[in-house]
Amino acid sequence: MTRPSGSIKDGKILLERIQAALEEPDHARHPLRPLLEEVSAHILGQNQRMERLLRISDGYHLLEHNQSLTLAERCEKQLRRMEKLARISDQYQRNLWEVTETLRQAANQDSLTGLANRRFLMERLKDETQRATRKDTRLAIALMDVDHFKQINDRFGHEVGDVALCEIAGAVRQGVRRYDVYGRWGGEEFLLMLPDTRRDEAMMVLERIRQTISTLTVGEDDPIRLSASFGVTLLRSGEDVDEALKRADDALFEAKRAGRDRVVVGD
Ligand SMILES: Nc1nc2c(ncn2[C@@H]2O[C@H](COP(=O)(O)OP(=O)(O)OP(=O)(O)O)[C@@H](O)[C@H]2O)c(=O)[nH]1
Repeated sequence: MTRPSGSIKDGKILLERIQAALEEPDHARHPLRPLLEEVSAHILGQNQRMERLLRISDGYHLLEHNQSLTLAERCEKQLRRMEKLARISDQYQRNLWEVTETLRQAANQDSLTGLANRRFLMERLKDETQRATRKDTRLAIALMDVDHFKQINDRFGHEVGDVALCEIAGAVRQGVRRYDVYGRWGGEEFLLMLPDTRRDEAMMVLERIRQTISTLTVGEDDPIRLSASFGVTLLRSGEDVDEALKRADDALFEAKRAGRDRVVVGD
């Protein structure tokens, strides 16, 4: 006789065998028949109970699986969305920074020459003056004006005049030191601030720029040699910057009056 293992399948086989035995006409009056019927009903009940339990258990497993899967998927999706947002936010911040930087530069830069503009120079004049006063150091302030510039425009046209201004700006840029502040003051006039600079050092820097400009020419036929005049002064202790600027301007006027293409110091 085979020994049932206890699985539902085995239970079903046993039940089928009992039912087959009960259906045998020879067993109709067998004394063990009521007991066998009872066993058969019991096995049937047990099998049905087990199948029900298994169905419920499988259902829970499936539910749990689906739920955990959905949650994982949801997390994954959320993460991807956050990464995308972070990327957009990074890009947005970079763009914002670039726009701000462009605006800041545009606000402080002369569009023709690329040098600092008057607005920027005014701010720096205030800062440099305060710094020189606070630290009790020298500050040289110089104004430079291109000579006979009207002639250049008149003879070659405004566009050629613009090119000449750019070349002059290049000469200024080349001639200054790393910590000097300079820019276009307006029209054909430029301003330079030379911090921590003695009178003779200021003269040296400005002479260098003057000489470079004097090597430049403008116009193809019958070119004109460029030149510029300079007025420079040293900021006096406790002095207002406007007074120093006035002195530099007077010195520039003197340089023009004395024949141009020179540096004059206003003491
Ligand atoms: N091409 C050009 N010309 C300019 C610019 N800004 C100012 N100017 C011209 O510069 C000329 C300055 O002329 P003036 O002030 O008479 O002086 P100047 O001819 O240089 O003579 P001095 O300063 O006395 O040597 C004017 O004709 C202005 O139109 C500019 O951005 N581009």
